[in-house]
Amino acid sequence: MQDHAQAAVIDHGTSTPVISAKSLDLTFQTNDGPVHALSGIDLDIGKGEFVSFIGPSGCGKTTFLRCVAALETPTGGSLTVNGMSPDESRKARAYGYVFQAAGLYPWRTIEKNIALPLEIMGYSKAEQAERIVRVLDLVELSNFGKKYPWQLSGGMQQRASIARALAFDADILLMDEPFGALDEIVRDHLNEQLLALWARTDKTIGFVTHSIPEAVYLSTKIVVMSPRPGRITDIIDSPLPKERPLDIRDTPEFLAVAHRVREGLRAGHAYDD
Ligand SMILES: Nc1ncnc2c1ncn2[C@@H]1O[C@H](COP(=O)(O)OP(=O)(O)OP(=O)(O)O)[C@@H](O)[C@H]1O
Repeated sequence: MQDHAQAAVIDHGTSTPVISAKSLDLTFQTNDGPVHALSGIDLDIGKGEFVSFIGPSGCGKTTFLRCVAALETPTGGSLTVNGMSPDESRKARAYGYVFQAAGLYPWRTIEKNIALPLEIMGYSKAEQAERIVRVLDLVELSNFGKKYPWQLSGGMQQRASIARALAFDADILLMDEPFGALDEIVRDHLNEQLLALWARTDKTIGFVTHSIPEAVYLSTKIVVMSPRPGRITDIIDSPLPKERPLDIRDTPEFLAVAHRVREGLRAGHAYDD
């Protein structure tokens, strides 16, 4: 873990960005007129960074992740993922995507849920089995592969959906409010596990949240956004160390970052007045 931490610090900001947005715009045309979901987004995300997107409802957090995943098409500016267009990256299986709801099929066991996208992609049975064992281990669900989703707690189901997203071994993990529906204790535990997983795998993570403590606890970089038009109001490179016990949240350094995030959110709201 320590080696990873040092490597990530050295890499930080110096490597070619994994995700790079320049003057990115996306305007939806609706019956009520244009909706400026993203406006002038400039953002570089380096390899191995953990980047949180925080801001009020409608500021474009999900839309940005969806653009990265080639699920939306920007109307202006440029966006590259691993140096390619988002569509090329999607075809190269550059990322896994975790949604707010775990979205597991109730009639399939956890193993079979993880296997489904691998089956569709034509992986052999042996390759599927090997990957399932590996990703269940990563999310600490090794003994639960034969269970059905309803036999697992909400937190465990969300870990299973993370395992499914990891099964392709993509370098990028896009997570859209994965823990938003869980209670605080479970969420704390999952936050710790996610940090440990990130340290073990060196993934680049884009993470949407509404929670200031969650964003500060998890991230190397926090992107603060505001709505109408959806834009970035602050980008904070976290000064916190990579090793983060939960009680780091009581330290002055943590509280200072949280304060800056809150100020950024407040500035965004003032714009609407
Ligand atoms: N397909 C669509 N068609 C029209 N408008 C859309 C579409 N998708 C998103 N929007 C609008 O774009 C804006 C940004 O939406 P987005 O879902 O990205 O916000 P968000 O920050 O993720 O919000 P939340 O925190 O509620 O999930 C909103 O005003 C939303 O209504």
